[in-house]
Amino acid sequence: MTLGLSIIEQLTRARGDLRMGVPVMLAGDGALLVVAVEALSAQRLADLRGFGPLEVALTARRAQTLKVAAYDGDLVRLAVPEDAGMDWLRALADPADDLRYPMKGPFVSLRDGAADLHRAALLLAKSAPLLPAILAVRVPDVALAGITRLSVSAILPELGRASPLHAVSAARLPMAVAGMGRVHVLRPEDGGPEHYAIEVGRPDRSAPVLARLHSACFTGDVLGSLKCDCGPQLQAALAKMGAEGAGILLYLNQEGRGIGLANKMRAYSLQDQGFDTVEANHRLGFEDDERDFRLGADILRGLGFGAVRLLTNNPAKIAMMQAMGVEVVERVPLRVGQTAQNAAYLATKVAKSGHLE
Ligand SMILES: Nc1nc2c(ncn2[C@@H]2O[C@H](COP(=O)(O)OP(=O)(O)OP(=O)(O)O)[C@@H](O)[C@H]2O)c(=O)[nH]1
Ligand SMILES: [Zn+2]
Repeated sequence: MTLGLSIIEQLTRARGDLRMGVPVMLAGDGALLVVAVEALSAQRLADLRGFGPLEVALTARRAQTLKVAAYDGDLVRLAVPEDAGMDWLRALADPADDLRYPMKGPFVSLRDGAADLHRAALLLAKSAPLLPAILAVRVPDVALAGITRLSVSAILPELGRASPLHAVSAARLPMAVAGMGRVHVLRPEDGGPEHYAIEVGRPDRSAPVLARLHSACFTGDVLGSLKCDCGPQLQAALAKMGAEGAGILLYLNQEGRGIGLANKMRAYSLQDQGFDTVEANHRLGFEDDERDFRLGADILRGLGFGAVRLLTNNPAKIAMMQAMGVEVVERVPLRVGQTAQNAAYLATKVAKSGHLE
């Protein structure tokens, strides 16, 4: 009898490995042993040197900041010099000190062969969610004791799709501004964060429902940050649902537009140095927005909602709902919480991210 792991189980384990700094083997055209630079230890770096010449994979976004030509389109592979240590690798991955100690080349970009394994490693790091910077070494495709081995052709489709969600539990909740509601907890199959759906009142499934897709913002929702408008948007959405007597609010755990709180704080630190919200994400190696809004549509349909009046200023959310078969019969603007401290942030979202004023 065997207890083989499914692809999703292997992926979940691999994310945990990456976060711990444990190497993962990616197999396809050959094999790579990969470690997230962010989680690397000096001992592991020394151990990996024993396997052969080391490489680093970065996204083209990060490469642009480092002024390295990206020959593989969306990513770059760099040779790691033999005398390069932890500080060199960390500075490649993390832009915290880019301005104080600009990294100097010459960087040696690698162009031989395909970069599919590196690409998969970067996707995996983003989904972990860790900085997209990977230390890699080519190895023979043979099992290594204790090391998770992933077939890239098997994991790529999984990394590209929203994991199915399952309702775990639900209960009634009286809320200050929304009145009586019902909180549903939804758990993805892939070990990722749970999401929440909050039904306000008793929404009628046969008519368009007032809906809000809210992405988690610890700083705004909990701390009352003045740097963004999330907290006031959350409260205003709940208040409007309360006033109308019905609505559905999805609280999606996609902190920092999908990059996670640790990376969002890295982005805030870059913003303290003068970069705007989009530039900061790019310097870290991320896209402006790493969220997957398919998730929201999946949850709405799962709860029986096929048409919404969507509270948003973000056309990308509307487009994704429509594309995923949830009809948006109306966009309900949500303009609240403007402060002196978030005026530039909101202006950047209008200028660069297509947000409606
Ligand atoms: N990376 C990053 N994320 C941020 C920053 N400021 C806020 N966020 C995150 O952005 C998300 C908030 O976006 P939302 O309010 O859901 O959506 P939106 O795209 O602004 O669209 P609407 O509010 O619906 O108009 C939350 O996940 C916040 O944590 C920032 O400067 N950098
Ligand atoms: Zn916020």
